[in-house]
Amino acid sequence: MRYAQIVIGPAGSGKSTYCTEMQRHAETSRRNIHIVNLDPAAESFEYKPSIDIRDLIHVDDAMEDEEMHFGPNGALVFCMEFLLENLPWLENQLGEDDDDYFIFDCPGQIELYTHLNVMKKLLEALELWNFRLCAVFILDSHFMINASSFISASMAALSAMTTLEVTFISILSKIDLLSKKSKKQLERFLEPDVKDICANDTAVVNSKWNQKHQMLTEMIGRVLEDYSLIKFAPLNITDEDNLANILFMVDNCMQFGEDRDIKMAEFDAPDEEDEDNDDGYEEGRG
Ligand SMILES: Nc1nc2c(ncn2[C@@H]2O[C@H](COP(=O)(O)OP(=O)(O)OP(=O)(O)O)[C@@H](O)[C@H]2O)c(=O)[nH]1
Ligand SMILES: [Mg+2]
Repeated sequence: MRYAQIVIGPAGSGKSTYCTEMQRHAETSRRNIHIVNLDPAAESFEYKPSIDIRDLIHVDDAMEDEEMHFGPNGALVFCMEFLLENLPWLENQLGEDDDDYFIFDCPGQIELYTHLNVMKKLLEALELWNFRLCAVFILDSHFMINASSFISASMAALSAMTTLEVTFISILSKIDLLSKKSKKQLERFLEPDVKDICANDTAVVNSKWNQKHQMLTEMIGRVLEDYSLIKFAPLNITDEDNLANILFMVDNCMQFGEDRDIKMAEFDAPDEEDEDNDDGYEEGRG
């Protein structure tokens, strides 16, 4: 079995930073996490990827093609489809070592996760190659400023969750950048009570459109709430305990380490009592 976090979310939400910090944090407990850069348009990031889609195709290759004339977004989708057509390349790059742990740093084009099927197909391939997966949806915590943007961001997360059909964790990033006041407000969004959020929404008070549609925002919010679909975990990259908690949560979702415990249990020397009575039952049973 192998393990992979699939880090997705809107542009600039902090995906690559999450990957860098997770890898660094894991190293402090001597855990080796490989990062795969899946963004063909990436210009720079702080980690050193073990695998880089840009070795296969770069977004400029697609944009500069004289026949295709792609703009940046079309070119990016083209690159992801090109990757799908060249899955043996990725399979080969990933090797086949048991217990390997990867983090995939994905592009920020939200349509890849909400309605196109490119990512879904990629995840299916990974599952076929014996990967256990957890999608990590990163959302900038500055979305918390008002109810309507929080709810539309939650809808995007929900859409990705239903499209990708793998275990899913949503994270609010850049907590270290929030003011004291915003940090206080954060709690409202971690265990959201939609009615309360909407009632205190300054954007609703200030905009005619929002006043008119407040009821709709509230109803959509209530659906999300009723089905416990909006649960976000806060991420503060300056807090090692926080990083440890998030890694623990994601590991749990993938049952990382559980198989290893089973393997170790198999190698435990049997008790003497058990040797005498090796039918697997305690005395007096059966
Ligand atoms: N202080 C702080 N800055 C952050 C954090 N996460 C991201 N940033 C900054 O936000 C900007 C965007 O972060 P990235 O990690 O590149 O975001 P991304 O989601 O990978 O962006 P794309 O790949 O372009 O979609 C960078 O300038 C980061 O340094 C965070 O948790 N704290
Ligand atoms: Mg990035």
